[in-house]
Amino acid sequence: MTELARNPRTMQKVREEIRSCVGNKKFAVEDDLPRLKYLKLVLKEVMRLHPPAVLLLPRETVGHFNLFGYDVDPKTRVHINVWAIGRDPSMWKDPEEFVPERFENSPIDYSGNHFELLPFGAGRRGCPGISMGMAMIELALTNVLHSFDWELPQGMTEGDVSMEEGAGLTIPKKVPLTLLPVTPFYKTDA
Ligand code: HEM
Repeated sequence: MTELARNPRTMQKVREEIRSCVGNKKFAVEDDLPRLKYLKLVLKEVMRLHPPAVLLLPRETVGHFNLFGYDVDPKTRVHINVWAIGRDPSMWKDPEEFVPERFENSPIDYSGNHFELLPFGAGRRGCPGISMGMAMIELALTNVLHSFDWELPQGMTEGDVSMEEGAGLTIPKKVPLTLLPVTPFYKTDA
């Protein structure tokens, strides 16, 4: 929601997609999700810039190995900085820009097969809850955007929205997002 509040063009595009797919039903349901293609691009871009677990989970090596010429001893604590990978200019064009369209016609997804985008980790200790986690986020965001238009408080512009992050295993927003819900013009069938 914070990126959408800062990027009204994207907010409008994703809202139009949701409203044309969900129609005049009061709530979106899970069956609506497969048709929301642009929403999925938006969430990939969110996961690239704001992976909830920026260093994944701490892991420990069990044996010695050599990584790009570096010797790594057994019992070494390993952190994978997916926050930095998601903003690496050698992998992403204009990495600091929020551009969901970068994933259009791109094979990159977050299932752990593309090392540029690893919000759920990868391999045998990767997150087993990807499908459930993403379905919950998609459904919640879809309903929030379907039910209301959202406006910044009076006097605030997109540039005033804080992107500051706090610290933790998962990263919270430092400054809570404040938006005003506005009842949309259309009528639902409920
Ligand atoms: C957006 C939501 C979620 C995110 C971003 C997320 C992210 C992650 C990450 C980064 C890891 C560590 C992967 C690694 O070290 O390579 C992980 C592990 C794990 N996640 Fe998730 N997760 C999410 C939702 C869920 C859900 C909904 C469940 C369960 C229903 C779940 C269950 C687990 C479990 C059990 C592990 C440990 C796997 C292991 O160590 O073998 N996660 N998750």
